[in-house]
Amino acid sequence: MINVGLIGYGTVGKGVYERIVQTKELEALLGDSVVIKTILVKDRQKTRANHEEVVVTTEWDEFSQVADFDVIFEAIGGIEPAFSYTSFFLEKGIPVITANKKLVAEKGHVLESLAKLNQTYYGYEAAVAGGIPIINSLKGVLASTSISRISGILNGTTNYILTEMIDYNRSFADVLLEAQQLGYAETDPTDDLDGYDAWYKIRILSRLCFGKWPKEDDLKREGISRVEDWHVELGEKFGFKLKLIGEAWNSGTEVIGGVAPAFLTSTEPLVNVRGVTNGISIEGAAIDQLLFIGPGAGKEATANSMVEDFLFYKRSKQYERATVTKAVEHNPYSHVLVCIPHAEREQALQWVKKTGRHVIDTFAHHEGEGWIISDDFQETTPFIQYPIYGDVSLRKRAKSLHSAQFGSF
Ligand SMILES: NC(=O)C1=CN([C@@H]2O[C@H](COP(=O)(O)OP(=O)(O)OC[C@H]3O[C@@H](n4cnc5c(N)ncnc54)[C@H](OP(=O)(O)O)[C@@H]3O)[C@@H](O)[C@H]2O)C=CC1
Ligand SMILES: N[C@@H](CC=O)C(=O)O
Repeated sequence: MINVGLIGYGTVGKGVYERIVQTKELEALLGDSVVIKTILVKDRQKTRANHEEVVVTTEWDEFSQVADFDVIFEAIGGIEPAFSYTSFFLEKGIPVITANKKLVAEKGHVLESLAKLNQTYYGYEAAVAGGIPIINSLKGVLASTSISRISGILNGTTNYILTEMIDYNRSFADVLLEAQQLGYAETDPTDDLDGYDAWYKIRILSRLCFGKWPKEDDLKREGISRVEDWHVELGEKFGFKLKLIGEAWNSGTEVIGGVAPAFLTSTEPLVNVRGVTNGISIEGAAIDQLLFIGPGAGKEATANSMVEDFLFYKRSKQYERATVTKAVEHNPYSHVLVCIPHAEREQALQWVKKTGRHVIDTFAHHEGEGWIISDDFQETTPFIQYPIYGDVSLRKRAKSLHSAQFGSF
């Protein structure tokens, strides 16, 4: 019998419980019965469904004294007490499977070492992109494949919000509430909105692709809070879609990247990744580009990843990736869309002249102007700017108001 300990019984924890109880194929594949006997939660006052034969406790001492756990599924979130609980079991040589991307990004280097030292497993497939099996693809079937860049839409909540607001004209507050009710958002949704969630995920992916845990400052972070409706509308005029993009690449000397809102042109494969769906692209000399698209959050998808992660551990003899990476050959984007409020237009014109930037197209909105600028310098502008990924020459042609000032487009 495989004795499972479950820490957390919210959206993901319940999903893991149901997935294990309902999937008889799991037992067939493992050749053993799988039983959840003990669940650790926090709130004594919460009314919970009563499952026969399962002890639900709020007491760590009671939970941790169960001597014969074969695996722990951790789905509580945050650093503490999750870090202490995880360390406790790894030190005993008991594998821990987690969905907690914050803990993995911040303490993964310690916990992975602890797992190795105690000849056990710290599995975090579910911590990145919910239901997409990206982690164990990188560790398993792509373990020796050189990767130069990884990028994608890594947060289901913000992608859901952007899709519903832009495509269905719904209000931000309404859609956020719905994302919370559907179990997509973090306990504190500013983790999603300010880009922390996607930032934890790109840090984890970067570690796998490029061989070492990035330091906090290595990858930048920006969420969707400075995005204004008119920025999105300007992008749409050119046929671009706004997405929160996480990316990391090997520049030859270092790993750089981060999380920021960006526009995708119609030629970008992830442009139609909508709603809670996530999309990940990995690039490398041998694979050119591989795409992974699937549910980025939610009970069933995330629980499925956690259970498959346990199976991956049980069935794999080797679950480490080789450090194989080559530098990217060119910058991932060559143009930015700069959004200039009317009051800053003169200043923007001076800046373009002074820096010799090439404005290739413009569009006017009643709140300001959008200028597509070639970005050979890869430096930030003094104005709000969004990278544009994809082939800008295939943009929708906006009727320029300023060709006399910038030359013909
Ligand atoms: N929701 C999603 O779609 C996804 C979530 N994740 C990650 O999974 C983790 C869990 O998320 P989710 O299920 O949505 O969160 P929920 O808020 O729905 O559930 C959290 C659960 O953890 C329990 N808990 C919280 N603190 C403690 C503690 N100190 N001791 C014991 N139990 C505790 C809560 O107990 P109680 O019931 O008593 O309140 C609750 O059962 C997070 O790390 C999240 O980032 C990852 C991928 C997708
Ligand atoms: N809050 C996260 C949940 C999954 O990781 C998201 O919205 O992607």
